[in-house]
Amino acid sequence: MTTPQPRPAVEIRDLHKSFGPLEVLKGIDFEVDHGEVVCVIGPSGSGKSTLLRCVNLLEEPTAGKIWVNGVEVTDPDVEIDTVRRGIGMVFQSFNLFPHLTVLDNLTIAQRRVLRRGRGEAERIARDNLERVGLTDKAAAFPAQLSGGQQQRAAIARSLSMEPKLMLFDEPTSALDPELVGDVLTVMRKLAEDGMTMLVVTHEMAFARDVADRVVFMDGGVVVEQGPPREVLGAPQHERTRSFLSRVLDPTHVAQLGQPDQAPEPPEPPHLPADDRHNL
Ligand SMILES: Nc1ncnc2c1ncn2[C@@H]1O[C@H](COP(=O)(O)OP(=O)(O)OP(=O)(O)O)[C@@H](O)[C@H]1O
Repeated sequence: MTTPQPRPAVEIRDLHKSFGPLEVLKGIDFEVDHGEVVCVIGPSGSGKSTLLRCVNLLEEPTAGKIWVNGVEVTDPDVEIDTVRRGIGMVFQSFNLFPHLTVLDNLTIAQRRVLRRGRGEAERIARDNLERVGLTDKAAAFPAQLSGGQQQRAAIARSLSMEPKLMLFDEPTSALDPELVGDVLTVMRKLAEDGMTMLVVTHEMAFARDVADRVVFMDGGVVVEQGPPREVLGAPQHERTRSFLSRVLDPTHVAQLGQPDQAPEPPEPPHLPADDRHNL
């Protein structure tokens, strides 16, 4: 007898999504395995955010099916709030409560949704603040943090709910360039810790260095997917090549395809280094 294989962390089958007459997703299929990091790249308007938002039903698919950790979230009988508890989502904007301290931002959902006591919620929150390099910011208010620190606090808030899957929707695109590195370093550490991650990003170096698989979307379909070195370094489709030629300089594209000549990733910045951005 064969043991049944565990279902992937995310399975997306023939997913369609329209907004009125606009068909944004035109039949998407792919999976994310447990512990896998999948980066979704593609031109603006190709449907990347809509795809991500369908995974936790922030958008309701028009057709198709999605399973998260074996539960079909598109089944109308499934209690979506229960499924969402296992999914962390980090957006472009941080959405921290401005009137609460960082610590309280991290404990409020734990206490209200997971019914954790204050002591346990604070312990978990402080562990996660340490994980993102913000131990010393527990008592600060969001306005006293840099954008990068606020995004790291938002990641720590998601992690405090102990999700099995993390969704990132362009988490660095609202940040000043000098703050991007620290957020990517936190995400890289999460990946190394084995977190399952589905990441919509324009950060090609992150996709190259951290993703197990890259999914290239254009016009509401998956044009190609595979290991970063294949999709970014030796794309099979003209649409992928055309996109990459617009977002990467030619030297970079050539290097992506040649492991021996691939540039060393930049030294990750030390996490607390952006304290100079404190207001
Ligand atoms: N709630 C909505 N109502 C109507 N149209 C929408 C809605 N959300 C997204 N769209 C449209 O769907 C298309 C895809 O948007 P989406 O945000 O998914 O693209 P994207 O690939 O993430 O783009 P970007 O890289 O610019 O964020 C766009 O034409 C957008 O205007």
